[in-house]
Amino acid sequence: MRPNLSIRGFHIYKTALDIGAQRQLVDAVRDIVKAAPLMRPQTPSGRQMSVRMTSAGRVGWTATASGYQYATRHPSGVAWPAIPRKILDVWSSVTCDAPLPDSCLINFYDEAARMGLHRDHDEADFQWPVVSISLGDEGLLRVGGLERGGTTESIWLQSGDVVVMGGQARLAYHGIDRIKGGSSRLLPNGGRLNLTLRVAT
Ligand SMILES: O=C(O)CCC(=O)C(=O)O
Ligand SMILES: [Fe+2]
Repeated sequence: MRPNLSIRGFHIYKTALDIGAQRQLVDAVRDIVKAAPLMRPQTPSGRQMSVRMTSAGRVGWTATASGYQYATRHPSGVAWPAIPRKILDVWSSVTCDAPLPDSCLINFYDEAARMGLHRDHDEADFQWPVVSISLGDEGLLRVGGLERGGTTESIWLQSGDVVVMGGQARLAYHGIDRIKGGSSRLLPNGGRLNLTLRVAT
């Protein structure tokens, strides 16, 4: 597969996943969430995130009072479920020579949720990309550069879009400013799911 759009080194595969594939991924996420329920993490500064999260894989990204880290267990004590094959297949379709990811972060945004500008820098080796899959309602992705406070550009991500953040863009600032409620019928109760795959450890 080849990206059909690139902004600032973020390679976007518009509608890489057809509706059937999107539905299969939602089913896979349902199974993960049954075993490892979504939660709203508290940031080290004490604020509650508006995005609800859980993970699959050997390790899952967690935010606690002591900082951000990859942990081998959900806060409930259960191990994270394995990353389903269908999700790994998406990674393989847009990466080459990369090892399989050991972490899949699942973000759920309701209409009011957003994610502030940040860089993904908790992983051990930045040579491997981050691959993001969008499902459900549209989300407005803002991308910047390597420094906080630089100029940014925004693009709406739709259900089935896959974004690869690699190379120069691997450590670039990005965030989700807005969710367009009611823009997709994939999730019966609305909202946006985003899956990010990473080689974390
Ligand atoms: O929801 C998105 O599209 C981006 C998520 C993200 O940046 C992250 O989980 O680090
Ligand atoms: Fe991120």
